[in-house]
Amino acid sequence: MTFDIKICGLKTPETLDAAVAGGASHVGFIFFAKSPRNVAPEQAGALRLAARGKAQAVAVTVDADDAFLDAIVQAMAPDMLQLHGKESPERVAEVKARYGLPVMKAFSVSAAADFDRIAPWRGVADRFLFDAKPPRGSELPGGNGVSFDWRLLAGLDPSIDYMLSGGLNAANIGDALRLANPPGIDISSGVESAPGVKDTALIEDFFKSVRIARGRSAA
Ligand SMILES: O=C(O)c1ccccc1N[C@@H]1O[C@H](COP(=O)(O)O)[C@@H](O)[C@H]1O
Repeated sequence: MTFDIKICGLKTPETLDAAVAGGASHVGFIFFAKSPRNVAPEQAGALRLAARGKAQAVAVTVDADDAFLDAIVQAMAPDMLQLHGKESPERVAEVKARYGLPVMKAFSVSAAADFDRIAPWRGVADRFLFDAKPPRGSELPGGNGVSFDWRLLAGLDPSIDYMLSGGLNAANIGDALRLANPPGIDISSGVESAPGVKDTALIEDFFKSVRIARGRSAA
């Protein structure tokens, strides 16, 4: 079974290279003006070239309209769309049909009952992303560096394909993998030296911790 690692919120060639070199299966670009990780579609288009054939490029949007999605898809040709807002099942289906791309739908989680909410999106979204609920007052629906109780995932229907995100870092990824055993993980602020500033050394540390946790050599 494959295990996916997404490094999200990339803005520079150096950090994108570090993500790919470390073994990222996915690299994410944020298209949300309020985020310190926000990039222009053309900027992401230039950056993602270095990942072509090595990692899937994911465009992360929040309740984006067709005009904005058109601009993103045209400028960067993403491999996947991550919808991180309040997109309905109908909107997810519409986006999938319009672009012919797989869609990962994000949900925030704080209790086991939150997993019941995904039922209408099953069979529509290709994959789910489970993130923590944003802290009160945050303007960001994701990228807040907060975690939820990973033990909640242990009882999830194993046929649900998802990535675990929210507050992951080199220090806690071992516990997260042990408790949740997810098919994929997604990290952003945990590999940053300041909001929106990715750090190549932190990216390398993260991959090292993942390898150790998964029982592989840290070298
Ligand atoms: O990162 C952002 O700024 C962001 C903005 C809008 C929607 C989603 C965003 N990020 C997503 O949230 C996860 C978790 O972030 P973190 O590791 O807790 O900082 C991130 O990987 C993105 O998929």
